[in-house]
Amino acid sequence: MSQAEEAPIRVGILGARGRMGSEAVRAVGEAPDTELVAEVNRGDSLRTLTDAGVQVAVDLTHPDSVLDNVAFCVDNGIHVVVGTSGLGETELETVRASLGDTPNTGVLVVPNFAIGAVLSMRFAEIAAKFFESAEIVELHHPRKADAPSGTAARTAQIVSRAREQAGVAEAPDATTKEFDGARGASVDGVPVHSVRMAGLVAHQEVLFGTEGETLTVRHDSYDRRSFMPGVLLAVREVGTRPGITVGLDALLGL
Ligand SMILES: NC(=O)C1=CN([C@@H]2O[C@H](COP(=O)(O)OP(=O)(O)OC[C@H]3O[C@@H](n4cnc5c(N)ncnc54)[C@H](OP(=O)(O)O)[C@@H]3O)[C@@H](O)[C@H]2O)C=CC1
Ligand SMILES: O=C(O)C1=N[C@H](C(=O)O)C[C@H](O)C1
Repeated sequence: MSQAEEAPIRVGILGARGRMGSEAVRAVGEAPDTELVAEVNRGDSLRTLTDAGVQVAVDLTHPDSVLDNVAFCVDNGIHVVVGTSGLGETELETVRASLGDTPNTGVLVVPNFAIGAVLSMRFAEIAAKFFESAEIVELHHPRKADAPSGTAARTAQIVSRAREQAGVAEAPDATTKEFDGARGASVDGVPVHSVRMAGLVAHQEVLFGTEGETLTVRHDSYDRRSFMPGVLLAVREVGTRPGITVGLDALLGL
């Protein structure tokens, strides 16, 4: 059977009625090489996935639900693309341990599916060691459950690691007196400021500063369609990457 004749990938979407889930339902339904065979909404049994013979599940639910959903998929040998924010290092360790029983299963955790966002994180990583100061401002729609965003947390981790590896000193900051939260949340030592505002979708600025100059790396998602090429790429690739992969970087050749 040639590649063009291969059977479409059988996909299940968790959180199918949500803002992201409904876009993903449309994208997976329209792509020629993927077939939407299961939709799971709050209260539905996860057995819907196994009953439908799902090969790849896409989790777009809620930070409180995602770990249980991933555990079910891994236990049942279903590859899973995790778009939901909320899987930190501790949770990833739990998933890693459970993968011991189904080592061929892929778990692809994607903090941000938008190609521009992935690139902006890489640009921030490159810039990180050249500036004394680094801070992140993330701006989202007001119905978002988590703060800071998964993208901001991941960006802070990447920036922090790059600065540490290059031996950059702590950013200058003379603050000794402040209102709670005025300097943002410290994520791996990088201040992250979260804005929630009607009219926005998903936006982020990584600000760098040093003597006499600043650099701002900004990305804007104006529409959730911006995430769909990344969702489809992840669905197509997750089955070829056993174990845990974080981010789309490797899939994009970055
Ligand atoms: N990686 C990326 O690029 C992106 C990630 N996201 C992330 O995706 C997640 C969803 O975002 P968004 O679509 O805006 O949120 P929504 O609240 O619009 O959608 C989430 C949906 O999941 C449902 N849900 C909650 N728990 C479960 C469960 N256990 N099983 C099945 N369905 C469930 C919700 O139902 P109910 O309404 O009844 O609670 C809702 O329909 C968030 O974590 C967000 O940060 C968002 C955009 C891009
Ligand atoms: O909730 C959202 O909308 C988004 N969530 C992801 C995150 O937490 O980073 C990705 C994107 O920012 C949109």
